[in-house]
Amino acid sequence: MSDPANLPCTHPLRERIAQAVRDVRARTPLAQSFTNFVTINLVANAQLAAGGTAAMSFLPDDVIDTAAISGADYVNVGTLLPFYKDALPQIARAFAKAGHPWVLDPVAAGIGKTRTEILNAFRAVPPTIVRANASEAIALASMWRLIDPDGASRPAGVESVDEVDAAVDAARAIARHLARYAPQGRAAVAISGKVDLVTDGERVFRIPGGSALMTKITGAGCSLGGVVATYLAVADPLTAALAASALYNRAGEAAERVAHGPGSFQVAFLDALWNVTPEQVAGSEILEQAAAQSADRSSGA
Ligand SMILES: Nc1ncnc2c1ncn2[C@@H]1O[C@H](COP(=O)(O)OP(=O)(O)OP(=O)(O)O)[C@@H](O)[C@H]1O
Ligand SMILES: Cc1ncsc1CCO
Ligand SMILES: [Mg+2]
Repeated sequence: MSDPANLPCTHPLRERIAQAVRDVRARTPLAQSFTNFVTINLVANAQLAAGGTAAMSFLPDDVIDTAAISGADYVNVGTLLPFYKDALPQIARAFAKAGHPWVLDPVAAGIGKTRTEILNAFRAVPPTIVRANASEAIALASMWRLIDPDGASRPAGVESVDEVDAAVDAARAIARHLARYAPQGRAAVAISGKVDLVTDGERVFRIPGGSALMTKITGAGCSLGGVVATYLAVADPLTAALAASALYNRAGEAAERVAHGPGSFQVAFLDALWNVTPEQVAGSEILEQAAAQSADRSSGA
């Protein structure tokens, strides 16, 4: 298989990415979150540092009413409470009815009856974007019967045990499923890891970079999901997923240059989300897998 090629510097996708970064900073869009208790503060701070605003809520009527003024929502199933089993499907149904865009982070997909019940309920009222690590994407695609479950790896807790490349078929299958339900037929999946992978179901992009220190703070992935929702408030799903992934990689590198360990890294990372320029984000290495290879890999999915 030939190497994926970097997008030309004048590619229209790069202009859309730069515009999304600028629009968030100019328009400070609200992206509401229903997210876990471990990393909730980092999610809100990352959304603010990227230029958006944050609101966290857990009551269905509050979430659904606030969605009317929120550009996009973020749902993360990391820490569950008993009432979520009814609340989250109710919220997803309301978003579907309103055509409201939202991002799902299926944290620890495949583990626990309650989480599986909730994630299964999302199959018929799915998000616009799934943001996950490789293991979670494989587990979700398998649970939704979009890939052969025999090929799926074991559930992995909140950390990934799979490489991003192992999740290409799962990511494309999920993105195609989401697109079938999306109001404008457009959806995306963003898989994080050493090299990030973003797909709209047809095109597959790899975004290298970032810092290994991102895995030594909790919530780099969760807050990335929140920032994807912030960009989704101003941009189409593919652009939002690419822009957030590229921003995170550039900010991770900038933070690593000044950090002394995980504590100072987190502080420096928030500063970097604020300081990285639209041109730096849009100028990132974005490697596109050739279309024929994409098609080959998807056969049978
Ligand atoms: N080894 C690595 N080198 C560089 N960047 C990385 C590496 N691993 C992850 N990242 C980056 O860290 C961010 C979070 O990705 P990660 O895969 O750790 O999410 P996650 O497992 O869902 O995290 P969490 O659940 O703790 O929030 C992404 O921006 C990703 O690009
Ligand atoms: C550590 C942890 N446990 C539940 S959610 C979460 C944050 C990372 O996903
Ligand atoms: Mg995660």
